[in-house]
Amino acid sequence: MIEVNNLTKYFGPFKVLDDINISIKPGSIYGLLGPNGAGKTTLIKHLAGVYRPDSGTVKIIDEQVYENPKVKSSLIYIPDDLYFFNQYSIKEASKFYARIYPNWNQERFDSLKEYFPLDINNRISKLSKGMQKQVAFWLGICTMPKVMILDEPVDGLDPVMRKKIWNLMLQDVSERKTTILVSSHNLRELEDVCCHIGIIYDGKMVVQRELDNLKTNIHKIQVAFESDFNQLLQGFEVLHNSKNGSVNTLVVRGDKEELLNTLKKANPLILDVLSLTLEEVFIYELGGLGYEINNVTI
Ligand SMILES: Nc1ncnc2c1ncn2[C@@H]1O[C@H](COP(=O)(O)OP(=O)(O)OP(=O)(O)O)[C@@H](O)[C@H]1O
Repeated sequence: MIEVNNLTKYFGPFKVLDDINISIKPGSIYGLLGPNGAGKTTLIKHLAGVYRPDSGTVKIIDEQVYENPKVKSSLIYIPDDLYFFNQYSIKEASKFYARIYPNWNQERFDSLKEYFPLDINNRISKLSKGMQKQVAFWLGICTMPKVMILDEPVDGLDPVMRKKIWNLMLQDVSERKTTILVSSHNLRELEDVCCHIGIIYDGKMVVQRELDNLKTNIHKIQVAFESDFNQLLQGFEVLHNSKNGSVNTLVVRGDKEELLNTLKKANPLILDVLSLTLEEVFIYELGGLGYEINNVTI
């Protein structure tokens, strides 16, 4: 459904995207992560057809996106910085969308009036940032998109509205096989909804895996030994090792069984495997690439 092959982009002499490859199947949600300035928005703007690739291809439903109105009519792009025609009310904007998008669903728009606590006669420019985001989703979802490209989608929404909007999108993913690519710094939220995760760093795609697999190579373990045990960890890539009283918290990359067997041989007083959050995986994957994580504690 979404295919990016060898995408490279320069801004002047600066290579902002470097040989990016992504493949996303219909009916899945792909989470795009990365530190500030990594290139997420630039990548997203290629997917939305805003930027032309310098080299490589960006295809949605087997067609190049750039300058392709047919593809653009089946996708919705909700950027971080929303833009609406200033004078439009919600009702006028819905009429505009109905003219532009061939699959506009008026019935859905009308039924969602109950869902969004907004007066459709209000001018969009007079609404708060969070209310404008609600309008963007309301209108967007009524175009019955095959693909949704979302840049920090729920930023500025209150927790109840965030949940409501995710519910709407998840319903479309399961019932209509809508494909979603979402970029967010809210890893807790992405963890609940994404099946695939890509981490972009310095313009390069450095990690790209199923969410479950992402966690299988890094392990968080609490251990306590009577004597020093650090020599046991030789041969393992220790990403973090902190001590609180007699208990050490380790984050180690490598084979889980091999690591546990090695530690067990030295008769630990405590040996617990803790589950890692997506946030921790993100921090330690990037730490391995030289991103400054020294001040981050777990
Ligand atoms: N129009 C532009 N002209 C020149 N440089 C740009 C332009 N847009 C972005 N950049 C640069 O490209 C790099 C990537 O920016 P981008 O906005 O894609 O990052 P991001 O991952 O979305 O960051 P954030 O998480 O902070 O939103 C940054 O170094 C940025 O300064």
